[in-house]
Amino acid sequence: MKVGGTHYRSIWRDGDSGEVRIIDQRWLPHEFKVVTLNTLDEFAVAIRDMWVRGAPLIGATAAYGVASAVTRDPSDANLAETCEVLNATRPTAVNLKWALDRCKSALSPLAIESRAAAAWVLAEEVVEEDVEINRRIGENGLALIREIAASKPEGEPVHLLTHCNAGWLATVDWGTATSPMYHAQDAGIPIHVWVDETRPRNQGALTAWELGEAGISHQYIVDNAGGHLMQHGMVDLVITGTDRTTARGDVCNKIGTYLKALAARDNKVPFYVALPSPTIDWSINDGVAEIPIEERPSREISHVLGMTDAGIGDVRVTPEGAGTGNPAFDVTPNRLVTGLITERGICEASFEGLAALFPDKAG
Ligand SMILES: CSC[C@@H](O)[C@@H](O)C(=O)COP(=O)(O)O
Repeated sequence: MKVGGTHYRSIWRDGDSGEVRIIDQRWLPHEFKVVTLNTLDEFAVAIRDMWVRGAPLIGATAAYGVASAVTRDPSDANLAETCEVLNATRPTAVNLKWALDRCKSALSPLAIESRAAAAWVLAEEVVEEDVEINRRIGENGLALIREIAASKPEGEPVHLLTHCNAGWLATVDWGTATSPMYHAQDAGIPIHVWVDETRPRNQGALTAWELGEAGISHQYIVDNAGGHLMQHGMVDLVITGTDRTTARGDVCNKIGTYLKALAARDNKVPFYVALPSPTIDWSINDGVAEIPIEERPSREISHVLGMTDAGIGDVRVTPEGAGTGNPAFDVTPNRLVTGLITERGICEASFEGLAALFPDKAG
């Protein structure tokens, strides 16, 4: 998508140097910085410390990380170690394991000398597939927005609410939850987006920055505002992303998503989840019992990063030494999800719904 009128992806391989570049998301929306990842340690730190984040982008970064590592050393031992190190960076988004398993099973049978070239081809495949998946999610989700727009007086915007950043910064391009919004804008359908702040990492600021760059009407709200807005008829549709979706359609996403789904159910607001198929974990059913929830550092809770008079910096908001808890994700059970927007169409959040769209993967 566009930054200051120039098209960017969140990650790419530089055509001249062959190096992998990312937008370092730690500094957004205050500063736009592009950095290069070279060593395995740099790839691992970038994922763990959230220079890159969002389930699909984590997967794409891992695929590039493997390509970069096997270029230096294509041995079995290095391939195994690279996958192990990268897989340990973040536990919840299944796209990471999905990308690493794909790399391992494609590269392991190859002769050592052909692994590097094959790994770069594979990484580009993961990246291009992600862009196409998200574009299609946008086309499919557009139908929902179009239907709501048709029920409103001419020119009245469709009000959407989204949580976290499931935008193009969380994927390679388009985003998942935001792709239908960009498609609505392209189709000339007026929309307005309520953007949840999403404490503690404030991914809502990334979403607001993205939407601002695209000229989409939006307002940044605190996480606790959503229920109130829904009670007052100010939200027509909720669309969030997901980091892992179980075979029966339970959805694990950024902490606070579950509360939005509860409020949506109580207020009869449709609650949809935009779902690229690599985010489906077909091996599990019960998301609450089976998905590992990442616990992140205490400092993310005790301190808030922002623009100060002296530049970007953080300030402590808790009493010194206060105990904190920082579960980064929660699970929304399938019964609270109106539907899943996938690259193959929209389905009910159930095994039957997902299996009907993905009979080749449901097993
Ligand atoms: C298309 S991204 C879907 C999810 O990955 C997104 O909603 C999310 O929860 C991201 O969490 P993050 O901790 O920022 O990586």
